[in-house]
Parts: sequence; C-alpha cells; structure tokens
Amino acid sequence: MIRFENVTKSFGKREILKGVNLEIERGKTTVIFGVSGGGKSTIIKHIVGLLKPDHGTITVDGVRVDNADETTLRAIRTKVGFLFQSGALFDSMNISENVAFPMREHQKLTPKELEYKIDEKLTMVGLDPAIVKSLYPEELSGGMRKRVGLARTLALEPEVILYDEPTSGLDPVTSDFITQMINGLRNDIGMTSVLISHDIAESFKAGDNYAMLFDGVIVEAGDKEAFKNSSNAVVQQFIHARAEGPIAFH
Ligand SMILES: Nc1ncnc2c1ncn2[C@@H]1O[C@H](COP(=O)(O)OP(=O)(O)OP(=O)(O)O)[C@@H](O)[C@H]1O
Repeated sequence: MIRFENVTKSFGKREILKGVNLEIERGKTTVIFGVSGGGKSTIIKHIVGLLKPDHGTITVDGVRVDNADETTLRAIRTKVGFLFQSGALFDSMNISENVAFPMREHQKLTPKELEYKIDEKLTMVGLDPAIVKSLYPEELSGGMRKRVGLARTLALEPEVILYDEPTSGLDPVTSDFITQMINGLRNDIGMTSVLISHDIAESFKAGDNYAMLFDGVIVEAGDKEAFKNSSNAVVQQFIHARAEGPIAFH
C-alpha cells in the first residue's frame, strides 16, 4: 500500500538515500533496520510528506505523496499516523488535551464524543483515563508518555502507523507492552505498521516483513524467514551484531 521507487534524498552534499525501493504491505508490520544515522527516519518522514525526495516517487494507496498539495497531504496524514521517537507530546497541555489535539484539528466532534474517544484511546494503550487525563507530560514516566503518544496517534483511527524507535529507552516490560500493542492492532483491526528499530530482539517479535537499509539503499527485503536466512552479509552482520561485537559498517 506504500511504495518507494528510486527515492533519493540529500542533505547538503550528503546523499542519505541513494535510490530506495521499498514496498509496504497492507495489514502487515514492516520493520526497517539500519545503522544509526543511516536514513531510516528520513525514509518514514517521506511517507507523510514531512520531507520531499530529490528524485523518485512515493505513493500511499496509489496516491503520490512526493508532489502532493496541502489538501492531499492532510488526507494522507489522517490515514497515516506517526509516532515520533520522543512521543512529541505538548508539555503545556494535559494528557486529555494532548490526545484530543488531532481530533480537534481534523474532526468535528461534540464535547461528549470527544471525551468518549479520549477515554477509549487511553484505555486502548493500557492507561486509566481517570488517573492520567488531568496530568501533564512531565508528571509521567517515559513509558507512559510513549503510551499517551500512541493514544494520540490512534485518535484519528489511522490505517497505518509509523513508529520511530517505539521501544528505545523503555524498560523491558513497557517495550513488550508496545510490541504487543503493535501485534494486537494488526491482528484485531488489520493495522499496517512501519517500524524503525535498533532493538533486534523486540523487532523480531513484532514484524512480518523486514527491510535492511544500508549505504542509502534497501539491500534486502522479505518476510521474517527469508530475511533471517538472507545470504546478504550486511543483514547477517546486523542480526548477529549483538552477539558478535561491533559492526564493521562505515
Ligand atoms: N533535516 C535534516 N537536515 C540535515 N541533515 C539531516 C536532516 N535530517 C536528517 N539528517 C541527517 O541525515 C542522516 C540520516 O538521519 P536519520 O535520522 O534519517 O537516520 P536514522 O537512520 O533514522 O538514525 P537514528 O537511528 O540514529 O535515528 C543523519 O546524518 C542526519 O544527521
């Protein structure tokens, strides 16, 4: 449902994406692996038009994103939710207002409907609305903030969620909870997820399909079994890096 064709992107003189080809399947979780600074976030930012490619095309359900106007982008951003690495909550708003924010921007709901949806989304991510709604982000742990970020991403009932390092910096219990949420959303409502992660063990619990970004291109992509058994040295080195020491990437 999302397709990258020959996408290139430079920042100044540095070419980060050198011709990315990638297919994201509907109803599946796709994990994008790659070294730090390799351009994984750059890839997913293109899906919602936060970045424009220098060359190549990106489509969501056949609709071009790379040259979309504001109206089209607005529609795509309703369909595709983005969970930023930091959670990106608004510090000046309480939790209730944070979750309500995208609904106020994009939907016309009565106060009662809005309240119902805020409670529903917070409950979905395992938080008790009665306890957290009036709190401010700084009063929550990192794991709880991540959950609120996910509740806010779920608010517009997207068809796709892009997760930038969803488990980084989280304790193992919260990491596992987030992984289970990703799997639950796929199993229960057919959510399409795209996941960027350094957490190899956690990612193998969540993904259906995998892609390896290396030196600006996708060097391998496939389902879990095919990816794990890939003969590509970069893939094997990445998967086994933890056990075998530092990776000799440049
Ligand atoms: N808006 C920008 N302007 C200039 N350089 C940028 C911009 N966005 C990203 N970069 C650079 O592009 C490179 C790729 O960044 P990106 O965040 O996509 O990598 P990443 O693979 O997601 O890394 P990480 O895993 O560390 O988040 C980095 O060197 C980064 O500094």
